[in-house]
Amino acid sequence: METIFSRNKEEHPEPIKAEVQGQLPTWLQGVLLRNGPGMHTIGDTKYNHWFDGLALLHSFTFKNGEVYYRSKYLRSDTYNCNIEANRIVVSEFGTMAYPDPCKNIFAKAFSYLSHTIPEFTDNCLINIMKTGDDYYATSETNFIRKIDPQTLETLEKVDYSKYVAVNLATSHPHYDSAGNILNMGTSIVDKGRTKYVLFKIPSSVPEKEKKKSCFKQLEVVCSIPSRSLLQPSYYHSFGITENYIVFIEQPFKLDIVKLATAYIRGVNWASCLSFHKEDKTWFHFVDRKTKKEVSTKFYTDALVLYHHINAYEEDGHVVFDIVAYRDNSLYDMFYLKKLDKDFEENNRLTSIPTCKRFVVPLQHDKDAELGSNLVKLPTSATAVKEKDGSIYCQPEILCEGIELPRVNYDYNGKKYKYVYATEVQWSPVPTKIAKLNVQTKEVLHWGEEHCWPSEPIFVPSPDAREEDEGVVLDFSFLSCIFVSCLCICCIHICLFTVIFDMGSFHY
Ligand SMILES: CC1=C(/C=C/C(C)=C/C=C/C(C)=C/C=O)C(C)(C)CCC1
Ligand SMILES: [Fe+2]
Repeated sequence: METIFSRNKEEHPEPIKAEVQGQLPTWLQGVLLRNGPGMHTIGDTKYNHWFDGLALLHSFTFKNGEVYYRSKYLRSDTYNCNIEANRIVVSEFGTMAYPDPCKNIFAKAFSYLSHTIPEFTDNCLINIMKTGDDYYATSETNFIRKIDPQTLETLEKVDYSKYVAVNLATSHPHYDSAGNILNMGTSIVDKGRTKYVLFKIPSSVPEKEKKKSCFKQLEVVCSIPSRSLLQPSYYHSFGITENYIVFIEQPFKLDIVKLATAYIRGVNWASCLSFHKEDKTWFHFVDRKTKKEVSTKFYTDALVLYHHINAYEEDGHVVFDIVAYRDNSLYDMFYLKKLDKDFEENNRLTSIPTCKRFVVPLQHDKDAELGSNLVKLPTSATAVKEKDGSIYCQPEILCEGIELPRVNYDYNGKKYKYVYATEVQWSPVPTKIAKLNVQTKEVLHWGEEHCWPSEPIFVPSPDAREEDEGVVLDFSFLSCIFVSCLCICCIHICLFTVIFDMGSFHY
């Protein structure tokens, strides 16, 4: 296994023609961009965690039934500093590094004692975001990096904090029907307050302002105060419906005092995250039109989540589906020491990812009896009114053992049927792709021996009438690599193999 996870991946900046087995739909034209860690060893130094690896960008160009692959390392400041010093000089999620004293690109890191929030990495390895015609590699810090989607070259660095007071931002933004981005970030101890900020980046700038970047037009939609000044919740994604933003304030928290003293204590950022199992999980709903938060307090028991699947409104309720855990063991699983061992035998999650549906009665009868279930939809999810006016929600379980969920994005925020995800069961490494029908709970699987799929991407066919008319694209591990193209309904499966080295991830 060592070879798959921690081996440095070679980049292939020139297009390589893939060998296609079977036939691709003729309408499938365009570029699939993927991001993920590709290099974990620099000189004699090695990152500790899979999420630390230097970002390797991948693209698959689909054209007239042919596929061309290329990959290129993101030339972030982090990449350049590390390569020049021939050692890891910038700290990542699971690795605390000490900067090269001759360089001042990450100047703040030297003066950590005078700053509460250290300067973070611009190794944007998690996802790709589209603003208008521009593409950015993203992570969860305040930095994103523009890239050229054709050549995969690295362009300018954007610091979110110059446009909006956030220190962190998610790598799972949402897009509205006009292509505007909605994202959330955390503003840490800014003017004595810690809050979660929802912001909008327009997809285009007005003609007379064409020279300006769309970030100059960034708008704060609203902010939600954190329940705790020094321990805001960590979150990896959020949900959206036609009229609401769904934000879950989970008791998996980032300790700011620990973060500010991490350098002195010689510990990594990951150790500043902790799960408070005695706390509650609070649900927040922001009205997208009035920009106001719904005042009723809705909560559930302590849980940890990374991925929202989808959310929608039905008869005065907000229904939202998430992949939840009972503890925070997932991120711990990705320490390379654990992955390099026989991961399937020794690396089992202590809590299985569970697909949970919460049904929240936003418009409920204010005179309803205490203890009564306010959910009026046919579901086993409940929402019970308590003495202090808060509402305690319990979910319906949709399925277990899936992660990296995706939906047909045309159905994002709307009542929907299908989730495409990887099947992980008790191991953090996926072995199959699943298609879950959230209405019937039926699951279809696709898998091959020695093949570890990544996040499946659903591409609807241009004239689709049904939600699942289209193909699923997946970038998977095999002894060599392949991209699998799984026709929905499993009528036929076509696979095509590209024979070179890879570094995959999700997102
Ligand atoms: C660098 C850094 C962070 C990085 C987090 C990362 C890199 C998370 C990756 C998450 C993934 C890949 C999740 C998949 O489900 C924090 C903790 C936000 C804050 C401190 C600085
Ligand atoms: Fe993710």
